Amino acid sequence: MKIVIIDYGAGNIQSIMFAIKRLGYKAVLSNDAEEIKNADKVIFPGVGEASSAMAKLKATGLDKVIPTLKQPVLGICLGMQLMCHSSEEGSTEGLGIFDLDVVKFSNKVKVPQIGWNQISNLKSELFTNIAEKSYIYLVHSFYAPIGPETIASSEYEVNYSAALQKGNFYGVQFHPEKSSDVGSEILKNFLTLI
Ligand SMILES: NC(=O)CC[C@H](N)C(=O)O
Repeated sequence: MKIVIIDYGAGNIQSIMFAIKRLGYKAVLSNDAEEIKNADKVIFPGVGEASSAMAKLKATGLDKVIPTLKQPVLGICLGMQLMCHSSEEGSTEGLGIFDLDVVKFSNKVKVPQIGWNQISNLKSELFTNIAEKSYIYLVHSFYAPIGPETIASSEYEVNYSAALQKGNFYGVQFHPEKSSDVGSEILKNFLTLI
């Protein structure tokens, strides 16, 4: 199975590579459109500030490629946010895969949310064998609200989308590569999707 992690200069690549290796799979890093199109599974990572990450993605031209992919694609953290319609962080447009606008938590809560929280209302094969209220690890100040594409929610000041799905496109706000056994199981569920 060919697993490609998109390399656009804004991703927490190593920890994801290591988490995939721990599951017995090998992933390659690439920013080559043809290699990404021909992959069996694609992971779209992301850490940092949304507008600069989007600029880096546009510099590779992959902003035009990702929305056309037909195989399972998993956006992680900022990767999921960039798959949305827009983000308030740097007032950037997103890829428009998920029809949601990413917004900032208010100053009523400490941001970024850094640490463990629980996920609920789990839908989708991405959460096979994952119990309601399982703990996952997050680092974020912005979030995607609840919408029709929400397949898991979490609570931090507001109830927000911890995961999204639209067809072959999946996104998780949390870091499965940093979420211990639950995160490994979710990554394994993604990697074994048909
Ligand atoms: N860990 C991150 O890169 C966070 C993504 C985004 N900048 C946010 O604060 O929500």
